[in-house]
Amino acid sequence: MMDLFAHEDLGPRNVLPHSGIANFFGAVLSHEGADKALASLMSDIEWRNDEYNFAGKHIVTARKIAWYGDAPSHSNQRRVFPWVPALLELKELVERTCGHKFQSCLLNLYHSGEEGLGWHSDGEKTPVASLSLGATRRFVFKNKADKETLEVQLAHGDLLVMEGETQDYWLHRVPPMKSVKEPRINLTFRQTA
Ligand SMILES: O=C(O)CCC(=O)C(=O)O
Ligand SMILES: [Fe+2]
Repeated sequence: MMDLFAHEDLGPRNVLPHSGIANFFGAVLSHEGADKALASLMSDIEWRNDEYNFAGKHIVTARKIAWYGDAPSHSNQRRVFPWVPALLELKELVERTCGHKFQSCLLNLYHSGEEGLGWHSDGEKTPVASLSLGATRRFVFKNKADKETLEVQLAHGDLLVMEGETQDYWLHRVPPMKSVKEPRINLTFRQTA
């Protein structure tokens, strides 16, 4: 019998109702491929605690981060490491899938559901491609004007690409989920050097 919906999953779905585009592609890696990527990144990435100043306090997060890119650099603010093979492979997969090229990547490591990331917009006006590995976590958008919220579940191997006016009109966050015991790595590929 002909399946009328056979091609339903081929294209991405924009999860935002207006004022931006957040294209959800679902899993772009096989389960096995995602397992391998997660294991490689756990060991090959130079994970560091994120540090910033907020309300006169120096904050050191439990969540770990790392920057990689075409233009390695080292300042007090940020160290950018040169691409490593596991990361380059993922970058190329993401580029092929969404049709954009990327020059850098911010990785976030959430050791468990105790760790999250608060409301923010990314600084980029250009596309940001987010690849998730490990534990499924909620990713929540909030409209800056009318406070409307909506969320997607980001699972092992899922790709979400934010573009257009998304960062101007929407905040996003990864709320803590106390029931989650497993780690998650998120990679955001960016067009900033
Ligand atoms: O972990 C995520 O899914 C989001 C990460 C994020 O928003 C960021 O790195 O700017
Ligand atoms: Fe972000």
